[in-house]
Amino acid sequence: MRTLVVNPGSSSLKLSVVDGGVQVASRTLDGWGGVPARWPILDVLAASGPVDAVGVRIAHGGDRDGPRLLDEGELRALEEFVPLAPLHQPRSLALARVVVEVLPDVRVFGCFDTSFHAGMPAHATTYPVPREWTERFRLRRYGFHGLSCAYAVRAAAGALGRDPAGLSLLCCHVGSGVSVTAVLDGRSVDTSMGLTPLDGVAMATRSGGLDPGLLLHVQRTGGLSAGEVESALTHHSGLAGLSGTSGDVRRVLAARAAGDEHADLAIRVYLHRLRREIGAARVSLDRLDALVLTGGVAEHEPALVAELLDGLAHLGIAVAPAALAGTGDRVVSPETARTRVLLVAAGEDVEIAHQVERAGLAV
Ligand SMILES: Nc1ncnc2c1ncn2[C@@H]1O[C@H](COP(=O)(O)OP(=O)(O)O)[C@@H](O)[C@H]1O
Ligand SMILES: CC(=O)OP(=O)(O)O
Ligand SMILES: [Mg+2]
Repeated sequence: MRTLVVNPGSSSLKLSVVDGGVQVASRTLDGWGGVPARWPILDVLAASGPVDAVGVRIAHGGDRDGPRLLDEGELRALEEFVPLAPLHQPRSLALARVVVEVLPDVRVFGCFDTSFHAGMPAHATTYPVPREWTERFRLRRYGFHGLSCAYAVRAAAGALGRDPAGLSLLCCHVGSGVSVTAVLDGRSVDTSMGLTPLDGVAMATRSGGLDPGLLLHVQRTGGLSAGEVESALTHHSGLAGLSGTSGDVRRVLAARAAGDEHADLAIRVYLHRLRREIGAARVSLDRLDALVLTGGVAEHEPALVAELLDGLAHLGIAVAPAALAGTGDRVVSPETARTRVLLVAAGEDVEIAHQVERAGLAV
């Protein structure tokens, strides 16, 4: 079965066609501004030939625990989550509508970042706020990057020769968005993102978790509107806000290498926050078989990965420099290390195709 996969991220649009778990065509628009268009879809289809189904990555699926056929009713229902994922949800829904126009006779499925986390225990999904708020505002921690995590767990299991259901892992997706997920016996039991993909680690342009009192303080003393706060935390915080660059790690690292002190502090904050979330997620696991790193930054910036891992020795984590300098999916910890460390190329497309294939058979 050939599946066209549409994966809009916060900094890129990735299109691919996957057949039997293998990518047969792909196009990536780096620095994509979020404007939906037909041409990249037509372009990848021209390279691949006809497809049997489409899978669109949708960040927020609420409590949907698996893919859904994207008819007009479902697309409308998913608009409910636009305010909770303003950087991602509008792009995904707009692209899904373009795909439906381009391929009117092909079934289009939505596959959700949140689904992998749908079974998290109540103590991990519940916010410590008045219970009345939880019901009135339908508050819960959903978590994101679940498609990437689901793939990374399978890839890690393959690399370690283990059954995924028996693996206890920390899965760090380090791309434009960044998150850490605790995976116990193959299932998500806690994750750093919450009701929205703003929580947790500092990201390219997003703040990550903050003292809620900080938000009250800037609103009160600066007279800022909710929209102004949202824009600052979504587009002008994280690496971008700290360094004054676009937030692309490549640019921040270049600025640091040139002696820029703001870029230096930005990287130190970024790594500290990421290590802090890794440490926090560790408490949800009774043992740690492996730390799995995936996403654009993990894949392409080995020196930064080395810097990150340097601060994690207390978790039994160490790095083998020769392995880190290699390419492809690989174990980068020394043979003797208690905890294995793996680098895995993000496989959201393969995971989406896998889910679509199963959903297609079930429809
Ligand atoms: N050689 C590289 N190619 C692409 N991205 C890179 C490279 N080196 C570092 N990166 C970082 O990876 C980020 C993109 O990660 P990715 O997981 O593709 O993001 P997203 O899916 O959120 O758009 C970029 O913002 C950039 O900082
Ligand atoms: C949820 C999220 O942050 O996704 P991305 O990393 O693609 O921006
Ligand atoms: Mg992504």
